[in-house]
Amino acid sequence: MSRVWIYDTTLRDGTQGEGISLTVDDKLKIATHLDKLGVDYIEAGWPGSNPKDLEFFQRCHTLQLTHAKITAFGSTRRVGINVEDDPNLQSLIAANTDVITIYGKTWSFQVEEALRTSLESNLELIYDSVRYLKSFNREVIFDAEHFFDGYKQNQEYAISCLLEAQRAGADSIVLCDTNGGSLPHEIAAAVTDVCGKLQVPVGIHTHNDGELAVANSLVAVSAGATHIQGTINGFGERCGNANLCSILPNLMLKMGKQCLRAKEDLALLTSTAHYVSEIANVPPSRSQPFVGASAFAHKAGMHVNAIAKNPETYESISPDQVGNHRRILISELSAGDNLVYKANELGFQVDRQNPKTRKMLQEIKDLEYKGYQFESAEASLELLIYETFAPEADRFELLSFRVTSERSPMQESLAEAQVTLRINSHVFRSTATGLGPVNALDHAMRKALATEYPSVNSTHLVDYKVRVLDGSDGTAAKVRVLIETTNGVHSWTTIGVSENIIEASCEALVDSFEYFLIKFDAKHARGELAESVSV
Ligand SMILES: CC(=O)SCCNC(=O)CCNC(=O)[C@H](O)C(C)(C)COP(=O)(O)OP(=O)(O)OC[C@H]1O[C@@H](n2cnc3c(N)ncnc32)[C@H](O)[C@@H]1OP(=O)(O)O
Ligand SMILES: CC(=O)C(=O)O
Repeated sequence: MSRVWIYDTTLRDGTQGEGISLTVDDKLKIATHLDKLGVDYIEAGWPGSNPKDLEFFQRCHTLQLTHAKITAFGSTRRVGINVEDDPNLQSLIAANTDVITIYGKTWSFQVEEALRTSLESNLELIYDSVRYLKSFNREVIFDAEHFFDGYKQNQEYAISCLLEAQRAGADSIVLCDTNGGSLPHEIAAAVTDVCGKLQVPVGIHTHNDGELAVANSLVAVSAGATHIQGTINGFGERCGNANLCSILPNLMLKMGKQCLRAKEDLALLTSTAHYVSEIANVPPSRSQPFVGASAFAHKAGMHVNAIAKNPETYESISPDQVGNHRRILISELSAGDNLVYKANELGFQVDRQNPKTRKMLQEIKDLEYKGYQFESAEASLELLIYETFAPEADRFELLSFRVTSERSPMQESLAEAQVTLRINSHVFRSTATGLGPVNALDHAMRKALATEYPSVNSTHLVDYKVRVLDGSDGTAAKVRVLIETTNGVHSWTTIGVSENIIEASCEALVDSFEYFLIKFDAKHARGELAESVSV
């Protein structure tokens, strides 16, 4: 099995993506995580660029990495300056890493337009810089910037830049599709040609401007590249870099390449992707291949029917290979098997012929017709399952509510809610105020529930979304409210639908409390409940 070296540049090219900014501590944490995943190189920044990167290279030596090599990044020397006087090269050496990567121009157009120097002088920049860095006994990687555009315009010159880097002692040479505009067949032809001309290992670094960064990286490997540069989640300049979260499973599971420290490390991919998203404060994309929440989410009834027989019918790999998991969505497109799968997950042994299963499926389809959307509100869906198969799980019932909202010139707006709840066969009434009607309802319900279930006070709302279902009805339109609640450990989403936004909100709030009490209230844990239920 042939080896492909994985070079992660999330901390350098990834931070060139719009909206991505990492502190030094963030970078240190991500580096530790990438090392656990088993990447071979972590390109951590440009020490000559800013104080943050400088501090990173001072502090990274305290990290206890077990596998990855930290790499400092910079450019070839400036035109008209000796290597000894070039602040960028000096900062690369001062970073004191075992590996240094420098990029140099290989596209004659760029040499003339951006560097404003002669083609000959650029060859000297490359040679001098690589040779100088090699004299410090570092592993030196040469990134051939704009190589594929250069190869198209002036092939001989582009290749001569690579040969110059090799002559100066570069340990590997990485071909960059810097503008991200190349097509797979162009990459394949150029990489094949270069691999036949160089003695050192060849790498690939692609950008995603044509949505082809992953495909271009994979064809480069097929053509002989043995080193891939990319980022977690595809973060990077403009449309991003090649996404390692897609490259790794393809290389390891489909192309049979040996990557990372061990094959099993691939199971850390999903958690790494989410960790990096979290630290970068970029919401993870649900539809991201392999690691996204929807990557193994099955919705269509026909698919779920086949999945139940053999998951390979609708999955190209098994989710656990990349640390993800299968999800079965329930919606109007569901069949009995969707519900059976979900009910089984909750501990109810039911089959699709069970009249309760059929009845519930019909109820879900009717509710979705009215505007509910259960795939966005899994907690409300689970409550329907409990209601069907374990009605005794019910913790309370909202008997009635009343909300008033006032605003006068003399005082700030104030809302008041009165609720009547049945809790364990006792009726409780409570009244509370709030900044708005939903806040007041939340306070009033919480107050009544806390008499029996004080743990409800550990929950709070984190998101509230409302969507008009048919705008043509104006202010009389039906709305769908989705509420996300957390207890600090778990979060869950519930739904309410009505022409009255307060009623829709109230329905979602009731579900939110009910779900918490059934699932997480210590006295009424789900496990105990499911065990006690025979369906
Ligand atoms: C393809 C890539 O993604 S490469 C990585 C790009 N990343 C970054 O630029 C982020 C970090 N960069 C920075 O912090 C700053 O650009 C610095 C500190 C490196 C340099 O800043 P400044 O000294 O102000 O230079 P500035 O960026 O304006 O100019 C770049 C100069 O480098 C030259 N240059 C660009 N690439 C190269 C190269 N590979 N080799 C030699 N010189 C180069 C340019 O021609 C320009 O020269 P000029 O001043 O004679 O026109
Ligand atoms: C080196 C680099 O980041 C590029 O050419 O895109």
